[in-house]
Amino acid sequence: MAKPVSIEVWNPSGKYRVISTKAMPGTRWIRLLTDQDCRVEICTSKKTILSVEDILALIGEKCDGVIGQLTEDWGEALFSALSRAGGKAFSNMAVGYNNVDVNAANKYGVAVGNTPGVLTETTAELAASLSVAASRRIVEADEFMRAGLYDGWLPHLFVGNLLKGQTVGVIGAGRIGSAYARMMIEGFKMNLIYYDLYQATRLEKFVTAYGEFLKANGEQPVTWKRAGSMEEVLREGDVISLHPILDKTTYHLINKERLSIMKKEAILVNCSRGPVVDEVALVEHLKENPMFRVGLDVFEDEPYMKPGLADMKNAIVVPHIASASKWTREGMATLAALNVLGKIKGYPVWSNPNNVEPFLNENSPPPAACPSIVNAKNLGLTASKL
Ligand SMILES: NC(=O)c1ccc[n+]([C@@H]2O[C@H](COP(=O)([O-])OP(=O)(O)OC[C@H]3O[C@@H](n4cnc5c(N)ncnc54)[C@H](O)[C@@H]3O)[C@@H](O)[C@H]2O)c1
Ligand SMILES: O=C(O)[C@H](O)CO
Repeated sequence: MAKPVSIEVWNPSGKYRVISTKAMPGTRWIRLLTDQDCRVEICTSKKTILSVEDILALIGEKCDGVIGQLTEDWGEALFSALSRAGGKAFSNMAVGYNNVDVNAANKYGVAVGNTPGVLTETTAELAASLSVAASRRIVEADEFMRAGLYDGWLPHLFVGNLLKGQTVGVIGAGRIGSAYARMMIEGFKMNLIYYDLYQATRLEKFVTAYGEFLKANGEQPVTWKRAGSMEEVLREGDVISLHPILDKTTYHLINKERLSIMKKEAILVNCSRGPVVDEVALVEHLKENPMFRVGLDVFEDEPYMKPGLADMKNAIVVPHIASASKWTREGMATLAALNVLGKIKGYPVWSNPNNVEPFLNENSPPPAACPSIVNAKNLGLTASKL
């Protein structure tokens, strides 16, 4: 029997019992629930990652919905328990939901929410930050200064790569991949090559228009190319950023063989999911290619890094902070809460997960809809006409 987990309670007499496995930024998400007669229980355990047993203890005998985290194992055990407790609403506080067994949720009729759109620019900005930091060796130079090693300007000191006119590669040109591509193209006048299962028509049109603007102003136009294979991106890219979902087709997408065809001085950035990269192979590649650099926000065995990675000077590593801007994290909490609330209230599902702005405007009530339910079709949920 799992020992009880500490909680903070809002609106104790609320009709519906909603659990959040973590405290989340802002208070709007709480108010949106309590205003709709929900009792909100926020887990205050100091454990960073809750176990299935911890969450089972939180769910208890009666629970109408849960807001969970990408670090939690949402499968048969938790969805069956939630269903037994009368609950049919779950949301990840994340756009990625590879930690969720959606088939298990379908089996118990539980809606699975996620939080797309609100983190697109924030995540893309961190990928761009890692790209620049790696290309100009900013972290190494910072450590050099703090170590008191600087004794004057030198022609070769921390020489890095110019981005202008170089090729930025994107694997996974969805919301975040396209936003990142635009930042690198419009910000640094890079040329794009991308690989995705689908054509990124809107991105192509933006790059074409920007190229025409530059040409009309006497500058070298930027270009785009849709690669016929991932290998084409890896061969041609100077800076390559990974933005696919994590599923069985993208597990170890970047492996020893694919690393070997990349330019020796290329930069690889990963702000998608750690297992998209074979991290053991990456460490070996970094050891054998000191001019190859990486910027990593996610890791194969989070929260741990594979042996040797922490020692690599040609690696920049940060702890899964790509969506960590105040506006974005508060917005993710709001969307996750509204997914759960919407399912509890029987609201329809918003028709455009790429435009969640109406749910984020603090000056007006959110639409009576669930922002994003990934298994809406499986559950036969109604689509909103708003
Ligand atoms: N590090 C972070 O904090 C952070 C923040 C946000 C999102 N993410 C991750 O980024 C992912 C993408 O988010 P998004 O909002 O851009 O999602 P999205 O669905 O808009 O884009 C994902 C893209 O990946 C493409 N794709 C899928 N399988 C592919 C394959 N085998 N090869 C090439 N492309 C493939 C899809 O076609 C789609 O265009 C999320 O699923 C999540 O795992 C991480
Ligand atoms: O999938 C996501 O949303 C990120 O990994 C967390 O912000």
